[in-house]
Amino acid sequence: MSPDDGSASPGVTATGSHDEVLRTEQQRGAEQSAVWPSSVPVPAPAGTGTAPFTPTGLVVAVDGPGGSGKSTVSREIARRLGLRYLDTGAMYRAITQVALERRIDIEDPSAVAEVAERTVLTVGTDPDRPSIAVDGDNVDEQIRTRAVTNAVSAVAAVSAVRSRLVAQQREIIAESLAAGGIVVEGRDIGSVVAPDAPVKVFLTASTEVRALRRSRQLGEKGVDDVARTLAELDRRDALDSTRTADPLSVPDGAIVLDSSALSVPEVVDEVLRQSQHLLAATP
Ligand SMILES: Nc1ncnc2c1ncn2[C@@H]1O[C@H](COP(=O)(O)OP(=O)(O)O)[C@@H](O)[C@H]1O
Ligand SMILES: Nc1ccn([C@@H]2O[C@H](COP(=O)(O)OP(=O)(O)O)[C@@H](O)[C@H]2O)c(=O)n1
Repeated sequence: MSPDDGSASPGVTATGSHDEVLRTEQQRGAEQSAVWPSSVPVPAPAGTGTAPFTPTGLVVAVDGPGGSGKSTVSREIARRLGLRYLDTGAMYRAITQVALERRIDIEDPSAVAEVAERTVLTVGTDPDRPSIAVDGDNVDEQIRTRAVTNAVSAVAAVSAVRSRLVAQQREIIAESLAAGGIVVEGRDIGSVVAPDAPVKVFLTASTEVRALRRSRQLGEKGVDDVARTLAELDRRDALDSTRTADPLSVPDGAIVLDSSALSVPEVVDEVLRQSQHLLAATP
């Protein structure tokens, strides 16, 4: 099933839209007890007896450092399995972009936390057209600038920002289960956001390969550009792996895959091969 085709699996309801409006504080507070984790039983639908009904749906958690191929591989897995796709890095980038635009000191945790608190993110979870908007304005391009990339780790280290975004990510995941499930990528998905995900993947690749990929992606050509990109990637890896709040780590039970010498289809095939038994066991 395509995540966008409006059809529904038997016994579940399609939501019709991939846009998940991340709600105001009041609304979120009222929804903290939403269906999460996915194994929480909810009442049986009328006419089906008294047995508790457990919502079906698959969550695939993909973590790894920059340039390891998370986005590319996650989107392809989502397409192949008919799931939605959530880029959690885009959410941290969007908060960073707002902070930079408002000239907030990104080394001031309470100022950064306030930005996250006042910003409404709208996230599109179609793997063919992922998108993100800030207070209604699309920022897909603005969040990919070098300035945002180099500032995002400081913003993502603020625990108030993380708890806010993690809560929003869990809402999106919970809502996606009714439409079959979701592939979620980031740094703390298998360890913090969705530790009960049936399938967890940790993608990696050598720093050199990741820098080359990122450089090529940015359209850079010179040796100096690659060296600069490598240094920036190294710095971000170090910040993301050593911060106190939810650092990048290999989650328990993850399939660990080094993609340095593998093509994208090879990585996707290998992930699906190694998770076949887990996928088969998921309702
Ligand atoms: N296995 C691979 N082989 C070659 N290029 C890849 C591979 N995986 C990803 N890429 C390319 O590397 C770049 C970075 O990949 P991306 O999926 O954005 O990584 P991440 O989300 O982990 O930062 C993209 O241009 C992508 O097409
Ligand atoms: N779940 C996540 C996702 C991203 N992040 C932060 O957001 C930054 C950008 O994430 P990203 O996935 O867009 O980065 P790339 O690996 O694509 O360059 C990371 O460097 C982390 O600092 C995080 O802390 N937790």
